[in-house]
This record gives sequence, C-alpha cells and structure tokens, in this order.
Amino acid sequence: LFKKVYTLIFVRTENQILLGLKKRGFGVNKWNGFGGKVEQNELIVDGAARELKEECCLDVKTSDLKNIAHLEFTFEGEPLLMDVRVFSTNIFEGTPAETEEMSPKWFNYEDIPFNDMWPDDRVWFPYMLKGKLIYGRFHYKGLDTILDYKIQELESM
Ligand SMILES: CN1CCN(c2cc(NC3CC3)nc(N)n2)CC1
Repeated sequence: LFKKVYTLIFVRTENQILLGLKKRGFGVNKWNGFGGKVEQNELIVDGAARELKEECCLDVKTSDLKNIAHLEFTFEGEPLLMDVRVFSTNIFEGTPAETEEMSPKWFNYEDIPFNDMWPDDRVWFPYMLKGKLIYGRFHYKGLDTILDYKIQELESM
C-alpha cells in the first residue's frame, strides 16, 4: 500500500461546528471539515491551516490547532492508504466564506447531516464531539460501504 497524508480541520464553538459542502473533486456533494493534501515541503499543521484559509477564508494559528484524531482509510483492491490527520480549534479569525471548493455552514451539534457525509463520520464524530482522542481505521469497498473498521480512544496522539 502507498500512504498519502491528508488534513481535516473542524472549527467549533460551544454550540456549533463548521462544515463545508464540497463543490468539486473527491467527496463532492458531501459535508465535511476542511482539508486536503499535505505538500512535500510543509508540516501537516501548516497544510491544515493553509487548506482552511483556501477553502473557507478562515485564519487560524497552527499553535491553536489540536490534533484530535488519526484516521486511516483503505479501499478493497486499491493500493492507496489515506492517512487523515484531524485537527480541531475553537480559536479562529474571520467569517467563513464560500469558495470554489466549499460552501461553509454552521451546524448545531444535534443537526449534523450524516446522510450527506462520509459513512465513517457516523462512527467517529461522537468521539470527537465528546472531546476524545482517537485512532480509527476503515476498510471500504467502493466509496459507500465500510467492510470493517477499528476505533480506539487514545490517552495522547
Ligand atoms: C482531504 N480529505 C479530507 C477528508 N477526508 C475524509 C475521508 C473520509 N472517508 C474516506 C472514505 C473516504 N471521511 C472523512 N470525514 N474525511 C478525505 C480527504
């Protein structure tokens, strides 16, 4: 398998979480956090902050990003391992704005649109929303079916 590292950022307030509707590319028409590929010459946290700015115009300091999950995705019959580093922050500047990539929207925690998100989100979001640190791996068949998964709470990342 060949591993590719991606970022995923969630911006949270006491009552809401910021999600973006992906307008093109991988995961199009799904709500998700903000993120993308990590460039060769950048640290993962720098890549995360860069993608957040590019995708919804929000500014965060990398020192305010908390790494809260490490998710790995494999796909039946395919050599790719998606290594997704998930970050969260409640400190940010700016107002989320629509870009070519994403339409941002604040969601109350009880209204998260799981039917229009990746299937794995139903599994690991509850841990994130409870402030847990997790490692999770999900083995997919295609992009809609989880064949099996493992999730574990961590004391530290
Ligand atoms: C740049 N992006 C960040 C988010 N990411 C994923 C993937 C995912 N499941 C995998 C079956 C696809 N689930 C969530 N929530 N995010 C993929 C890469």
